[in-house]
Amino acid sequence: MLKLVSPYIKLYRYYWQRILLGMIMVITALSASIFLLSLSGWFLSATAFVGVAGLYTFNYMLPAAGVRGAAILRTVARYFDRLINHDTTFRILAYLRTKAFKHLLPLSADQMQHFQKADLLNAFIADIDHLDHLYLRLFAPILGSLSITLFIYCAVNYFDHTVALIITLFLLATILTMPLLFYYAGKRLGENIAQFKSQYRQLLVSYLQGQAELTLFNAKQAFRQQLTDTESQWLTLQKKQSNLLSLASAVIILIVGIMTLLIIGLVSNGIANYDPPVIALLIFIGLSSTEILAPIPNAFLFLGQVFASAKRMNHLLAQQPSITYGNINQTFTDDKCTIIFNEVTFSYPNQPLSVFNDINIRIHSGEHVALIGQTGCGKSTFLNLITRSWQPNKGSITINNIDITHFDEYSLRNMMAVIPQVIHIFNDTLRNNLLIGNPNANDEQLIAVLKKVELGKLLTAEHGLDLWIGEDGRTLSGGERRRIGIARALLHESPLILMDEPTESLDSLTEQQILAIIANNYAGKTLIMVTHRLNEHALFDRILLLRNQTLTEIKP
Ligand SMILES: Nc1ncnc2c1ncn2[C@@H]1O[C@H](COP(=O)(O)OP(=O)(O)OP(=O)(O)O)[C@@H](O)[C@H]1O
Repeated sequence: MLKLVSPYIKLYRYYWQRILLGMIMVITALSASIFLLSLSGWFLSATAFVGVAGLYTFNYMLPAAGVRGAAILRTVARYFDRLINHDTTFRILAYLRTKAFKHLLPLSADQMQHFQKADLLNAFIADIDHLDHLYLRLFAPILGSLSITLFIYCAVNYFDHTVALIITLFLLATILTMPLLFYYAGKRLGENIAQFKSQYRQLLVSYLQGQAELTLFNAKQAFRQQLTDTESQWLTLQKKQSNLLSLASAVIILIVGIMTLLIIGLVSNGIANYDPPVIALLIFIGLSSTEILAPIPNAFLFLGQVFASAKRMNHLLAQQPSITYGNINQTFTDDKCTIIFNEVTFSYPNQPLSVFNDINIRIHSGEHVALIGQTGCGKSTFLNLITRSWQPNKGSITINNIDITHFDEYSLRNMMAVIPQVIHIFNDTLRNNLLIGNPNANDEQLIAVLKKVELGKLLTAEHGLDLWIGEDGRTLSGGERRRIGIARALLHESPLILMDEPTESLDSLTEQQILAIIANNYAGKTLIMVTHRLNEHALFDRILLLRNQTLTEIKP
């Protein structure tokens, strides 16, 4: 089990100074608390015993100052304990989130398809959050209570060895046995809660993403019911966990009660001849142990959840990118781009049929090629092999006689502009949506390109390039989205352009306009366009038909 969380524990070494400071604050707050309670007990009984006679002889000032000092120290130490320990946890969580994200980015499409979007959301939010229990709820309270036990032993031993031994034995036995007991009692619950939480998130994401379909098909109610059922099962488990937590607190109070009774029995039956205020002091020290023991069951009850989350995170972090890049850093500025497929065979994992079988094709520099074929024959896959979203099982692909696996990722991305089937519009300004194509483009270039793709009308006097588009801004029509995609590709200024059905589902006028934009702007560049319709034959030098896992050329 420790192996599961050891990668996260190892992270603590980077934050050891903060952790040390946090621990000092935990120990100070606990010590001040115990000192406050026992001194108050002693002070009250001492004043009661001296009575009115002690009005002029008893030193009220010193213990009163001690009580006030301990109260102030406890408040200040608690404040800094929360501040430092939570800050440390947030830093660790931020580090973990960044690490997980960096780990995820280079994974191939093949690897990513094993994770649902909601799974990833879970990993980033819930799983990483659960890991904060490790330090905040486990290590800090346990280390704090062990140190305080030692401190109590030394302090009580000054008055009475037997009482010191009893308190220490009770505390140690509780600190060592209760966690195990409540870990096993809460393990199953914790794992199930983590699972239901994750299931609920997945359902919720699907529900929100599929709102339109669910509404149109009147299926909202049934889906909502699934969500409600999952939620109520999750809440039932949480209720059980709360009950277990209450039981744990009750057991702690019972243990402290028994220990205090034992101390009362011992000190009042005269194991030594103590002043009554000292008796009160020892009893109050016993009572204050509740403060030390209270967080212990809490720590272990949630451990099942922590382990379940650690397991999922470990699985995510164990993924190694299956597609790696070479180190050739080359940008082709002269628009020369010849692509060759050599004996390329490809099939998707776990699929019985291959998509391509020993494909050989040379696409010359500056050629405009249409790629046609029936639905599902592999046209998008052909482009995905060039972008290296997928890797051929056999054979190779070269660009300008260099195997594409030898380019570094920056060069590869730089040499091709891709217009995918679905253009993603970010919830951002028009400017930032265009800058994705070329982050160095200036406003004049952006405006010029917008006019080229006939989106000049978006440039209102009021907002200009700062117009907010996407979910919270001006919504774009299908044709306008495609034009944004083309604008990005134009800004990218690469020698190779890959287009996946750029005119799909557009009316014929818009289609003609978009094809004209492509013809006017991509002369001299290598262009491969996946299409179902061949309305604009003049645009293409060659037409390739993909059928039965092979490519054949047909006359335009
Ligand atoms: N990630 C994947 N895992 C398994 N099979 C896949 C995957 N992606 C696509 N396929 C399958 O591979 C085949 C080729 O898919 P591809 O998307 O390349 O076809 P297409 O010709 O572009 O289709 P369309 O014209 O409908 O866009 C299809 O049978 C598809 O179901």
